[in-house]
Amino acid sequence: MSQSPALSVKNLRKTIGKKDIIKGISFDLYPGEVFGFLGPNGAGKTTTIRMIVGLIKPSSGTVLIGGKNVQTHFGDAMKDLGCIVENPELYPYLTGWENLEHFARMDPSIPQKRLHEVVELVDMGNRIHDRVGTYSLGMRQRLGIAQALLGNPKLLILDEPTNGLDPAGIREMREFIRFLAEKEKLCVMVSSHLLSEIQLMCDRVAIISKGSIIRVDSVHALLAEQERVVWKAEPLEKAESLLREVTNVTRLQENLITLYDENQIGKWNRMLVTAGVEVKEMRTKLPALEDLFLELTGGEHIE
Ligand SMILES: Nc1ncnc2c1ncn2[C@@H]1O[C@H](COP(=O)(O)OP(=O)(O)OP(=O)(O)O)[C@@H](O)[C@H]1O
Repeated sequence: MSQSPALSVKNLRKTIGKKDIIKGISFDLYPGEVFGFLGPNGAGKTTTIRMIVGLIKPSSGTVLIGGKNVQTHFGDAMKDLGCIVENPELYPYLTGWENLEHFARMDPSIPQKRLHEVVELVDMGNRIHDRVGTYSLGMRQRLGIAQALLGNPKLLILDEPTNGLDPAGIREMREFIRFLAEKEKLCVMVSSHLLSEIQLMCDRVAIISKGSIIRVDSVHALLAEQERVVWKAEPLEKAESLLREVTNVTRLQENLITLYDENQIGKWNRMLVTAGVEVKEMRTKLPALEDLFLELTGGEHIE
């Protein structure tokens, strides 16, 4: 892509105590795209997002927002960012409008007319003067996004934005996020542990597992059916340890291994058989993204 990235994450690492929580991840996001950050619970999504928005310090690596380094030029980098990482901080006894006024006062560069613009964007005109305490969770989320948009950011980051919403609320949120990317040319990064949600809402997706990014691709490409080779290997631990250095091999279920690179299969097969591992080969056709995710979640469908 010829545009410069709205967000660039380079070799980001986080170690807490002796634990490598994020193991050197890299990806770039571009204006006008909805980028999904998909991974099972505990994969490292929130930790990554906290580093991106400057809430915690990376052990190493860099984050650039609109080309500005979050660690060295925090104020400049934050100008291009709007985010909801934990639940949006809203005052229930104030109206939606009063909440926005409160947040706008903290940044004198926000003109009064921007409040009207964001209210229109999130389509809350008829309820904005009601108290937030009377809002549904979906409306609170919208108001949170309105607040995040006050500073006119180019990048919006939402951590699990549909958590807790009912099906209608989820659909609305999805359509709203697409609207922001398509009509407002915002770059939106959304994290989720739900494959179906990412599939419906995103242009590209990064899949994170145990602190590493295992694939970044367009949803379209990830959805294309691909034939995979699956091995049933006995003993599995021995096969896994022999294949540890080989990328694109993933444990699928109890005793299955999937392989992506067809060209190398003969070589690995010989290596395993020579070491005394019994290998049975099967072929399977699964939608690629679903396949990957099934592997990550240990073969369980998460819905
Ligand atoms: N301060 C901390 N100290 C020790 N371990 C931590 C700390 N913060 C996170 N972790 C661990 O790092 C891993 C990644 O956590 P993280 O919250 O980033 O995952 P996640 O993908 O956002 O999952 P979830 O959707 O469940 O929040 C987990 O195993 C978690 O227990």
